[in-house]
Amino acid sequence: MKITVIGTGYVGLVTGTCLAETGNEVVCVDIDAEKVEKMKNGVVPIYEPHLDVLFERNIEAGRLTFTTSLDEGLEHGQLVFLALPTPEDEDGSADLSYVLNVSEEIGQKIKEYKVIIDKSTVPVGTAEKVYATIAKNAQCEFDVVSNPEFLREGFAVDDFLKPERIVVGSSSERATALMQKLYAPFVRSGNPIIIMDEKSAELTKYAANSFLAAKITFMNEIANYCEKVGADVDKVRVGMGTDSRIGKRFLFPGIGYGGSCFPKDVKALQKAGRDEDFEFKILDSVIEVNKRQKTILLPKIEGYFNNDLKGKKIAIWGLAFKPETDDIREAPSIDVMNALLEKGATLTVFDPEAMPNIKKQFGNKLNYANAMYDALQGADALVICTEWSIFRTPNYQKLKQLLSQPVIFDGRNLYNVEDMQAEGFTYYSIGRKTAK
Ligand SMILES: NC(=O)c1ccc[n+]([C@@H]2O[C@H](COP(=O)([O-])OP(=O)(O)OC[C@H]3O[C@@H](n4cnc5c(N)ncnc54)[C@H](O)[C@@H]3O)[C@@H](O)[C@H]2O)c1
Ligand SMILES: O=c1ccn([C@@H]2O[C@H](COP(=O)(O)OP(=O)(O)O[C@H]3O[C@H](CO)[C@@H](O)[C@H](O)[C@H]3O)[C@@H](O)[C@H]2O)c(=O)[nH]1
Repeated sequence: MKITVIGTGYVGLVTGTCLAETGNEVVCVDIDAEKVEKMKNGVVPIYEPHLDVLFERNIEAGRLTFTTSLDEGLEHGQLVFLALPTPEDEDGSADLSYVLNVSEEIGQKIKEYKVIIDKSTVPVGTAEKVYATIAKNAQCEFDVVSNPEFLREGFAVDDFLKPERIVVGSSSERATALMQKLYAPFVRSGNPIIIMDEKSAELTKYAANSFLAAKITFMNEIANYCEKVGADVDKVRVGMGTDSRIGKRFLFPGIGYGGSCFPKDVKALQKAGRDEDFEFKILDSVIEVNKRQKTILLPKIEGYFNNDLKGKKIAIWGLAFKPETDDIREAPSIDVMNALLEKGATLTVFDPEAMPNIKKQFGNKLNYANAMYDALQGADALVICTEWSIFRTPNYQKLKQLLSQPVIFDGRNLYNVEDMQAEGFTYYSIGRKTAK
């Protein structure tokens, strides 16, 4: 099938590449000329595991091409994906300007039947808005479909190729049939394509993300309470998670959820509720608790250093909002580092992929280490913000030699408390006792 993807960020590029992988001819359009140039030269502009192999293979086969020209893109595809940003607006709502501006242009440019597929995360009623915007000028038939994306960064290719479900919101039989044909190769294992109305599809995405954010937040509160009463959140987590009604996944406490999705999507649903005079009280709490959780390590760090962080040298491991990505949007590390800098600490940081993005934001406010152990040279403490695999089994001897004091503040519960005690570390984590 002939596909056009507008917007080649995490979602658009993965969508375009994976659809090319099943034999479709895909043209990707992006407004960012530098990014398009890179992709034309065979360079994947983001870090996403396994994407490079598929990307190269499909470019080579001529099934995946890139352009800055929307005309060229719309000339090509019958199915047109919108994978455009929907960032948080000042009032917390989703900013629909990217989606609606492109829709306006689509209305002016299309000459034959197209299905416009909204893959961006958008509030209920957006498909109607997109339809009305295109209809103002369109000289041909078209349909608008809501097709929210559930991929996770770091697992995006796998999630796209083997989705647990595909949600399609459509009220057009013609468009639905095309969507079913397009996605047939991805649901061969029996996972469903769930067809529903557009509004329900739009809300499914916000409901799923908000539920997951609430699940994590609930566990973070349980973890904080564990510390008060001397329980161990790891044990509580396993005890809870084995109940299949609860499930084992997304119960890991830490220094809060971040990323380009949960924070903005929870806020957008909260705001959408308010617009209808509907108070999502649970979301109010999720947002408030998560904000507090991001700096939950700070009182522990300050307490350890007798409330004087001036001139203290602190090493930070992990800057990305989660492992296996270079994405730092709403990363808890940012809140932690800002709080520490404000208290007068000097920070040396390391992340396997996210350093360039952090450098753009923090510049010379931080020292940047070339390798994980380099960050520790002469540091008074280590703070861990992201659970990259390479941090999981460090050389404890080396750690002790490099740190001026063997103290670790772990925001992701990477290590066993008893092991740390035996190794002679002072070790603070989340929802567990402190090794001293
Ligand atoms: N990142 C994720 O894991 C994820 C997962 C599911 C859904 N989503 C949703 O998908 C949407 C896109 O997210 P993302 O993370 O891929 O965003 P992104 O910021 O990584 O990418 C967006 C791309 O759109 C391009 N763009 C902006 N304006 C354009 C225009 N007028 N024409 C063509 N291209 C334009 C940008 O240059 C950029 O390359 C958002 O609504 C997001 O909430 C994201
Ligand atoms: O048990 C857990 C699981 C996750 N997190 C944190 O939650 C955030 C989000 O993690 P994850 O969901 O793995 O990453 P995303 O790539 O943001 O993916 C989410 O957001 C995407 C964009 O909407 C959706 O498509 C995905 O389904 C949804 O999982 C990160 O900061 C994680 O550290 C925890 O603290 N504890």
